[in-house]
Amino acid sequence: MRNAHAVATVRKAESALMARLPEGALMQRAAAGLAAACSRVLRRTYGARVVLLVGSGDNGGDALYAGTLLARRGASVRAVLVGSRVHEGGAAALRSAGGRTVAAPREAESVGDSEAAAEIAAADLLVDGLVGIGGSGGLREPHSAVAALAGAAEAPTVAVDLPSGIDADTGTVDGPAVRADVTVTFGTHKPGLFVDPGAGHAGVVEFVDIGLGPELPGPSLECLQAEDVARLLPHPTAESDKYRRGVLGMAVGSDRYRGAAVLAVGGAMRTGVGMVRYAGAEGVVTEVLNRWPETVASTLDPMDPLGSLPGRVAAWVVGPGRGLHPMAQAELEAVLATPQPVLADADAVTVVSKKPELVRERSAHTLLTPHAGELARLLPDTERADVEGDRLSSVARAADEYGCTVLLKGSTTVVAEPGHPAVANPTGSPLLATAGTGDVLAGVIGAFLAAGLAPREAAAAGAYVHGLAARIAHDGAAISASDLFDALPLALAEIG
Ligand SMILES: NC(=O)C1=CN([C@@H]2O[C@H](COP(=O)(O)OP(=O)(O)OC[C@H]3O[C@@H](n4cnc5c(N)ncnc54)[C@H](OP(=O)(O)O)[C@@H]3O)[C@@H](O)[C@H]2O)[C@@H](O)CC1
Ligand SMILES: Nc1ncnc2c1ncn2[C@@H]1O[C@H](COP(=O)(O)OP(=O)(O)O)[C@@H](O)[C@H]1O
Ligand SMILES: [K+]
Repeated sequence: MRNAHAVATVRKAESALMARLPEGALMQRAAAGLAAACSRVLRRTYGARVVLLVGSGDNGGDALYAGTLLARRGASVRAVLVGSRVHEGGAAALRSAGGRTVAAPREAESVGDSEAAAEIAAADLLVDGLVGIGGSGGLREPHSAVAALAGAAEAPTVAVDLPSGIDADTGTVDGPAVRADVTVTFGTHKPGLFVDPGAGHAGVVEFVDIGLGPELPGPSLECLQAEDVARLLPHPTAESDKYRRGVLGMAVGSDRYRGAAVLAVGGAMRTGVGMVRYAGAEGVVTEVLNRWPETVASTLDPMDPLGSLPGRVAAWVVGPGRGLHPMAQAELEAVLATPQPVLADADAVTVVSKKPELVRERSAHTLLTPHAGELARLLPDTERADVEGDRLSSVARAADEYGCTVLLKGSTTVVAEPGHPAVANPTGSPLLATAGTGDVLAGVIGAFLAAGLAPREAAAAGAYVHGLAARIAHDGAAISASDLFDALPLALAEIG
């Protein structure tokens, strides 16, 4: 598990720890870890040209002390001073180790022709110490111009604590920001390193332990790793039978959207569900049985559709491709009136946004799985762009307002549940941005719910497996939702 804490929490823990340590000790620990990571990226430190991008604060200080260590190992180190001030101790240490400092011009227009620009272009390694957790808002000038030069340079970039220009708490990026190949983060991960667009700027995230752990409370965000998901995955045993493995009720697809039913049922089947009890219109039942003959399918009686919904299920998936007509709404209400966990996706999310009490007043577990547009509908005065701009706060707000688990799909899938840390999925891939993959995801998570996983764990594990399956299915060309069927068992096997 990788844990992340908000900046305010980090600051508190930092001051508690600092009070017990000699001055500067934390920065020396951070700089040692940073220098080691830089050496790994360089492979050969001796003779390498290392350029430090140094802002006013301690983030720049970390870069300067790490540069000092690299200079002592024979690197040629230049520090481009970008801030209104510089960490004096760090700058003096670098100079005494043979490094040089170069001031960046204050005016953005002059940055491109400056000595600093020439150093950046000629570097073998760039170290981004412009701003860390003390940054606020988008990068100002001349930081922004320097970040753009770093982006255009050929050298790899190692970011100090977090890439400058990303918001540490949310991962939002307002204007230009550094794109790092490696981010070396100290004490704990920062939430913005796990959530796009910030996560997409961070590259490989390396953690340096500076002893903050005992001072830190529980995380605000978790990022599951393969071993965490392996612990959650249900495995059949000698005592298993189809009922114990989990029976999933599925009210998905319609005459108009038959594929949604085939995809969602397939997602559950290939995740190892014990049994799917499917209910739908006659034409959809035929399609589902053609593709997945192992489905226990029943045709809804047009005279009594609610009465013909299957009973004896451990969990429900409802909504994908089901439509918004009054009967679909009545069906959703009937499913939500059962005591079983319910995953409500797609059209069902839209119905819930019009009738929030359906979920708010429910005591059994509910998991909503909106994409950004659907989540915007769930929240008052919220547009899709607001959700995309701050995915973490948006999904947490929806979980609080509806009193249930919410999985926000899209670039970085995030799961929120009241009273628990949010979970960010690390395996997501833009390969999944194609019609029908969300239907498959509903089936995958439904299989985990039916097997008895709690909604937060089922959602997080489902997103992990689904993202990994997309990566496995991808052999260089585009993938479509059906490609996930064969990749899901491979993803499950890879996780173990
Ligand atoms: N926590 C820990 O345990 C440890 C933390 N450590 C390290 O300390 C770092 C935090 O250091 P910090 O507090 O000095 O802030 P930091 O990120 O360097 O930036 C502050 C300065 O940046 C500027 N600035 C702000 N916004 C800006 C913008 N949008 N655009 C441009 N400039 C902007 C502003 O400067 P000004 O405008 O005043 O010139 C402000 O004063 C942390 O990330 C980690 O690396 C480690 O050493 C060891 C243990
Ligand atoms: N840019 C992206 N990066 C990563 N995953 C994405 C991206 N765009 C979409 N996805 C994933 O693709 C799936 C799309 O689901 P959804 O929006 O419900 O589509 P559909 O209804 O067509 O199945 C989700 O799992 C979502 O997380
Ligand atoms: K930085």
